[in-house]
Amino acid sequence: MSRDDHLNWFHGSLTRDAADDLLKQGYEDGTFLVRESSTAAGDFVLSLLYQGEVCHYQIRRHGEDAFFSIDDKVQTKILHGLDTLVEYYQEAANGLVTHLTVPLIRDAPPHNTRSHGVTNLLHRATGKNDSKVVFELLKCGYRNFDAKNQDGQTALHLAALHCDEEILKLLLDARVQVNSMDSFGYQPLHYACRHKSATFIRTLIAAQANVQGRNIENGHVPLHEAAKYGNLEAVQELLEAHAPLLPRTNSGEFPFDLAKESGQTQVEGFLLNYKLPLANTNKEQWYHGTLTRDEATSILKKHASDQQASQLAASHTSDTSGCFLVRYSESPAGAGYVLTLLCEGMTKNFRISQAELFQYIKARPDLGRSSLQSKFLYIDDGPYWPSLEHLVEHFMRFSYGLPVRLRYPVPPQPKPELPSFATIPRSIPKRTLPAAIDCHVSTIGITKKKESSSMFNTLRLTSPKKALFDMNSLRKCKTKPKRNKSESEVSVGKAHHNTEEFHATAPMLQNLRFFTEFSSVQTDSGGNANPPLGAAAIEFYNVPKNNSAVEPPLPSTLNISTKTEAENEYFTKSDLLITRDRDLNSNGYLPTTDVRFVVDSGEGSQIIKEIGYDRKQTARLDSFISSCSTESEMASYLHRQCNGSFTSENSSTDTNKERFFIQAENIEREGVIGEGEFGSVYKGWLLTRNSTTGVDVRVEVAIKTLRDEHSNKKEFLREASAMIRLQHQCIVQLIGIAKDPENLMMVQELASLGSMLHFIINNSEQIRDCSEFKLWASQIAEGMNYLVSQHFVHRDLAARNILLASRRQAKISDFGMSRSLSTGSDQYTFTQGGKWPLRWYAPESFNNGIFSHASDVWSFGITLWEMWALGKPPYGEISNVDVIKLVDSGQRLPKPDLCPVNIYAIMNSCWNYSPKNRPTFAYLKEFFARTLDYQNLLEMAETVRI
Ligand SMILES: Nc1ncnc2c1ncn2[C@@H]1O[C@H](COP(=O)(O)OP(=O)(O)OP(=O)(O)O)[C@@H](O)[C@H]1O
Repeated sequence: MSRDDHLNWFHGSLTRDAADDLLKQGYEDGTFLVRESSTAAGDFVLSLLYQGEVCHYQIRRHGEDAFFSIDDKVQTKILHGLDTLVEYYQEAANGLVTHLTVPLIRDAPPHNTRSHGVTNLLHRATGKNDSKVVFELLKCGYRNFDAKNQDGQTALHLAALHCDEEILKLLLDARVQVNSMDSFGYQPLHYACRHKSATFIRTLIAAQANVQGRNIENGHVPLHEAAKYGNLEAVQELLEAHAPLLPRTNSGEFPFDLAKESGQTQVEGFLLNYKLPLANTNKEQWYHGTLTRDEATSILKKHASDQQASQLAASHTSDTSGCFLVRYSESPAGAGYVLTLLCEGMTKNFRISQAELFQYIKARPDLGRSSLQSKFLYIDDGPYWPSLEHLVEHFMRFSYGLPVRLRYPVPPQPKPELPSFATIPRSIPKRTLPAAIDCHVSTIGITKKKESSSMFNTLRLTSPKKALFDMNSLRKCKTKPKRNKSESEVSVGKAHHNTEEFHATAPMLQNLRFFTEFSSVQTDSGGNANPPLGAAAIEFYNVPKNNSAVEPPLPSTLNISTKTEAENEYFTKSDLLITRDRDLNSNGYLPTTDVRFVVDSGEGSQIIKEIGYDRKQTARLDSFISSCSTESEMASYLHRQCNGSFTSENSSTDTNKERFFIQAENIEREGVIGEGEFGSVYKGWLLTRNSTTGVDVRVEVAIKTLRDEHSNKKEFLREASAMIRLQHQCIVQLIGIAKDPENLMMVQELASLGSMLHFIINNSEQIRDCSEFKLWASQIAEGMNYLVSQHFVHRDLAARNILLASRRQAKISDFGMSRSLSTGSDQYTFTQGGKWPLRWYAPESFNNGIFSHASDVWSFGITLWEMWALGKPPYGEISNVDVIKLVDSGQRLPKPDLCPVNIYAIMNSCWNYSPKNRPTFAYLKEFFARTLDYQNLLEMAETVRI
């Protein structure tokens, strides 16, 4: 029996009818074969017998390597190798009509379609750099030269690691596959760049080796390898072959970062001082200034049809794929450059993002210690470029990252001179803008807080680590009562009076409020924080005059200088590490920022808001977090308070905590607005004094009461102590705890529209276009990302636990099951039982009691599903046990009818069985924050995440 016998299900170019005839000869259900697709070259077809019928599934190939997926519209799992794909569907149906059982025996699939194989003669000979044997093998017609060994490596991988040029040339002459990827994600050029000479590299590149082949695991391209291993010759050869100078790994590292990390100072210096040649394209050829998507589409389509007509007239085959232009978009979801291109008759839009590199040029003392800011441009996870021209030139050379190479630039029509007022923003009267606005060019995702490196980490995966934790009994998940619609509608207007007014004058800013959270708070000369809307206004001013780009300032030279230690940290490490390294104090929590009550100056209306507002209007409640070392310390303090055992001898830190204990007489309850697990939730008022003005004010609040103090007090206080630590726009703010003779109470910020789940259910007719869903999703991801930074796992993320402060502001609530992670831990293991919301749980949670940020990401995916399924319960009527079986067998919730394909792809990536392969909240935040009409992120999610 041959080694490959278990793979003998490959039937070459068998036709569909012949496959039908073969399989219908009375075999058992699940009998199968794989054949070549007759309609799409490079694809295959899985033909499968089920209940007397033959089902045919297209197996789609992704890219040039052996990555495949079944194109079943419901589930798209990309697998490396046809062999792995068959194994995957042998283990479970995973969306097919049934799982694969018996193969109809014929041949093994071609080597270049497999993930790995066994070491053969050619592997051995190349591994030993034995040119004689290689020569003899190739001469005698040895056919398996693309076969893979256990590590998925071909002879060419091994040659790139171990051989000299002679063997390389022999293999290339035999036309081996040049860009296949091994099990570690590397292509032969990656390996060659580690230690091989310039001529070796040149030979490989001349044979079409991909100079920017990206390792699917870590995002390394050959230049990263060359830099890391200090191979200057390889670096020079790659740059000569137009490899980008500033590609990024999945964790945002540039080649010079890797050179620095591995002590390769010569290469580091070379890369930092390298001068990029000027681009040989210019924007007159393709830059159109401000254009809408529709305008761009019609310009491209018109150009394509003219081109088609002239190609046909000249009897050339007409192909207009690759017609492109660059425009400036004023989209409310974020202004900026957009590349619009035609691909197979469809227009596709790619946002061109900007990022800053803070340059500190040590070698130039004339600059002192000041840092120079330079903006760079990039598309998705692609390399940075110092100008639009460089970026366009790059994509005119390589298609990688786009569906097609840029081939035909479409120039703008000459436009009449514009009057100077054309630069004034259209719909926002100047007087409505906050006073102190810094009008420098700024785009979403760029002016982020320095602590976050997520913009460089869009593909970075978090890896769960160990956890330490105390246990508490768990709470049940249950449904909530429906809210009264009119009640909801009335209060939203009141509570957000000022914001609404601003939005009314600047309608296109309405969606932007959330994004301002990404930006650092701008301060005026007096040190006062500007309102968050300031950042939105900055966006608004970033509108160029037609046909003149807002050019990011070019670096004075094209050199990329060294960065300070802090900047290196910013650009090269994951946000998690940065937060830990930089911000954690000894007790493992972040140092405090003040919790403030902000009292609106408008008569009668009081709004609680968080940091970022004018200090003059803030009545500071307390600086709390730094004074409380642990959650349990806070819980114990609250416990003492509630038991009346608080005395003046209590520790000094208690005085700080004391301020969170609200006197019951300062609370007025009104009607019930919900039923929680512990008791009823009321709408009510908090009477408090504005410490600045000394004026008494009434603040509208939600009051959660504890019904049975005897049995639930500990959990109730635990939830409060968890919530007190958290202060974020996308998280429901706990104001304090109060106790009257009947009840213990949690006083919270009021979210006027109640639970998102019930809002969706009650308003499903009005929100069928789902326009709010993306905004809410981005806010939930933003809030969850904040929890990540605070080392909290929520453990009960679900639509029922999202509250709506308005139709434009979702907030995460219900921290009863949340746990904070101790320093150095990324996950938490639960050993106690209890009632768990299993349908929202990841497999490692329901199987092993492991909770991490990645398991919260799974629940986020289910929450998304609930939204687009308009509040349907996940998995419908199926029992919990069956849900577990179903999830464990690889099946997932189907796409809700209203859900766009790209969002369903994101859901599926959240439901990756392996926690480390799920996206981070940083990624999800960015995904939903940008307009989803752009292609980039979908591409990324499909090709990298899944
Ligand atoms: N801050 C708030 N603002 C407005 N409504 C609220 C607020 N907190 C709770 N509610 C309302 O009360 C309901 C129940 O509250 P909550 O979810 O906090 O209870 P719970 O005990 O945590 O329930 P469960 O554990 O089942 O999720 C919510 O669905 C919502 O309608």
